[in-house]
Amino acid sequence: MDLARLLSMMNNLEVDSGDESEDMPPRLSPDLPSDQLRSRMEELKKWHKRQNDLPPCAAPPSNRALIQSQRLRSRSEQESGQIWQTFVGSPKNHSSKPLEELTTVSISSMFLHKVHKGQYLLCRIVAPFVRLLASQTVVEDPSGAVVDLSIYNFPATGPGTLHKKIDSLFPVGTIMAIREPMFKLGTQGGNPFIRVDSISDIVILDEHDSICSNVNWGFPLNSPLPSTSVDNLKEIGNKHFQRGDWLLAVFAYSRGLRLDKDAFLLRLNRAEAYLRLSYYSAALFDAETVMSSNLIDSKSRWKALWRAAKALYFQGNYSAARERFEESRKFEGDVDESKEWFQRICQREEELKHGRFDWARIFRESVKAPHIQHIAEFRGPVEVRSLPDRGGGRGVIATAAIEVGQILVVGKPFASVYPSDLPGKERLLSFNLVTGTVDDACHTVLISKVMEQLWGNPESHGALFNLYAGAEYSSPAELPESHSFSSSGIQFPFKSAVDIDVMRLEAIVSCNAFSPIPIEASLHLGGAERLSQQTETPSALYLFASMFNHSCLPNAMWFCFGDVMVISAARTIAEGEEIYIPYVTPSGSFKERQDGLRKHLPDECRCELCAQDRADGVSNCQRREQLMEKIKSASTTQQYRRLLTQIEETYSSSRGNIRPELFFSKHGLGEMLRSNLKQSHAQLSKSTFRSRMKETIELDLAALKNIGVAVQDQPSGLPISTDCFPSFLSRESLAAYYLSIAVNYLNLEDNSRAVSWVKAAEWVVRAGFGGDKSFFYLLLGKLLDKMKIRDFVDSVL
Ligand SMILES: C[S@@+](CC[C@H](N)C(=O)[O-])C[C@H]1O[C@@H](n2cnc3c(N)ncnc32)[C@H](O)[C@@H]1O
Repeated sequence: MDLARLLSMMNNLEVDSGDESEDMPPRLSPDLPSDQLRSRMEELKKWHKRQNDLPPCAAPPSNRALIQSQRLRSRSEQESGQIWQTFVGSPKNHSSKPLEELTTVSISSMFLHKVHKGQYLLCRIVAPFVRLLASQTVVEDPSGAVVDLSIYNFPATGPGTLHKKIDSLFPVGTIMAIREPMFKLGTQGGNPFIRVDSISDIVILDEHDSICSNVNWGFPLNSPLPSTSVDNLKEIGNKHFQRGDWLLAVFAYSRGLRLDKDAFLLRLNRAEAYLRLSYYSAALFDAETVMSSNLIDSKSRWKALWRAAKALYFQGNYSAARERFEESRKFEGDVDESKEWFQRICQREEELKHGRFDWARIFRESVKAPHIQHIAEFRGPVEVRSLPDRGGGRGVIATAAIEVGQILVVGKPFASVYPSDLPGKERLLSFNLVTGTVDDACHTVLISKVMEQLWGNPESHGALFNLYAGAEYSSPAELPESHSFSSSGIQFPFKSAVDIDVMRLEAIVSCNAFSPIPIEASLHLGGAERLSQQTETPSALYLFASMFNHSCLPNAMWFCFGDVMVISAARTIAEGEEIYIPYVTPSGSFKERQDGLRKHLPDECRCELCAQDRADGVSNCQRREQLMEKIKSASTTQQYRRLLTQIEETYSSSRGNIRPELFFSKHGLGEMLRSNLKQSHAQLSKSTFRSRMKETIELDLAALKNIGVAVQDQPSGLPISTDCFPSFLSRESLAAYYLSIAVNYLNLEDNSRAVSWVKAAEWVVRAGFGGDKSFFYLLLGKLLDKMKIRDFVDSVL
């Protein structure tokens, strides 16, 4: 189901803020016109402020039997295929005080509308979980008072998770401390509830923890935690592992390690489960702890070395990874597999040092699955500098002269979510109060994913929280500060090593997320714009790429192989020049670009293209947009030509060559003429056919000028200027455009010109992607077959 249909299904759904009071929150509906939606969101923010100012008040006590049975009932009644909607940027709490500095609070002394600063709630789970938008359960405090608990964002509990999996993470009887809990009134049967948004606020304990030592639980548990052994927990962990439930496995091994911290087999297994979760620092900690033991056999030492090596490899520390693999040779192991890893390390070092990538391999991998594992991050001659007039105060500058097509950045995402990662049946969207937009499921899930990656890789806190979080937050430092976090390898995953400020994290994701549509998808579906209208779009957060500022006429462009982002120069860039990338599709109309940029830029865009459009005048821009709409439905060439002339007239005569709408409409006319020509081919004389075909080619060549490509139509050599890549077309679409010109020359039996346009396409792939011949065929092979020119291209390249 696409977003548009989902929105229409939700047309009449009322969004409830989750609070019950006389002062009702404004209603939001995802298909409200964007201006109205934005103003309702502003009203909602004010409503939240008023709620925040409400005086704390006591809540009636919850009835134990009643709320336990409510949970059980909603668990059994839950339907599949639910539509969930949530809010990004609404007030959320997180604690940054260590548990040891907090004092305990009981449920009966908690107040509604209040964050219990300086306090923690010691509680025990007394009902199985129900997965609604949050994971919901019932907890009791030592006195036996009970309350509903809603946990948002906890890893492995997202949309589509089976109840029994959440039960394995948090079985009935689990003891936890909730740091600085927020107590609210809810709509679900009016029960007051504790809401946890930041996963670092939860500390999972057991009865041996000092905090629990003098605690007497007032009520016996109906189903107490099964008393179990280290071996038993290893078995349970292994079963979860075999099913691919990595976090469940981690929890089981961790429960075993609580019983015996020296149970190194559990720690070894946990290291592997952490690797699968991409929690590399946790994996490294476990593997190195095992390696430091004198009590392990050589097979286990070998395994520990391998797991440490892999964690280091995925962290990008290739030399340390090599050392560990080399050390492992002293023990046992599969020689072929180790050869493969040494080879990978060499490839990564080559990528890292020289920016040389085997794009054909990476492309092949990305077609199979979007999350690319084996690639190094690369940074060319660029650095972050302070630029005070930019939001966030920074930008990226060239530290040397840069050539057209030169790769500037290759970056893996901090986290990425693709439609294929989403559960099939449940639907999710969010009202984003930071950007004033409705976010689709991938973007919504990305926030939890980023939180999870931070939780599992706490050393990344400094870099992540140094990203721009919008004007409401203090400007980040020019360079990330190194953040200290407690190295609590033993306590993790039951206690987070860093405090996670969920509101700031939501703002960071909202201000910096990209939609990494892979290049092959954009080529075969006819452009990123079309793809985004049709389906859920992927969403990802990149750390370094988030430092680039925007221009609609940028000097660099970005594209993606799976979730790997490549930023490369669109023209030559001088040393010291700022490097820009586009945040919106540059081929959009002036209005579309301004609308798209509203969520990114505080003021209007001041790039060269917007300045030129503004100089043409608002009414001309509006008219141009209307004419572009009209031209799509022109049914005769006369009509098309008339509209084309009118579009031309919307540009002021003093404007330069860059007139993107003319590119698209001239090419459109060429296509229409060719289609007519195809139908009437048999009735035309050869010379009429030739002159009409020539006309269509001339239109295509003239169109190129309007996106900044100078044509040197000559029988030999490259027919195009190679000083820039136009930002109005993706590179693969540009190569496809050149190939279509080659086809038209073949129709004229002008082989030499056809050869030069094939070479132009080959130049685009070589200079634009750093791709070789095999990459050319991978990227464009299907198109060559469709155009029936594979043999011809073979003879040229
Ligand atoms: C992804 S961040 C870019 C890096 C940011 N400048 C920083 O210091 O972290 C996006 C934010 O940068 C600012 N920005 C981007 N392009 C800009 C431009 N052309 N002019 C002014 N500010 C810009 C906006 O505030 C935008 O929300």
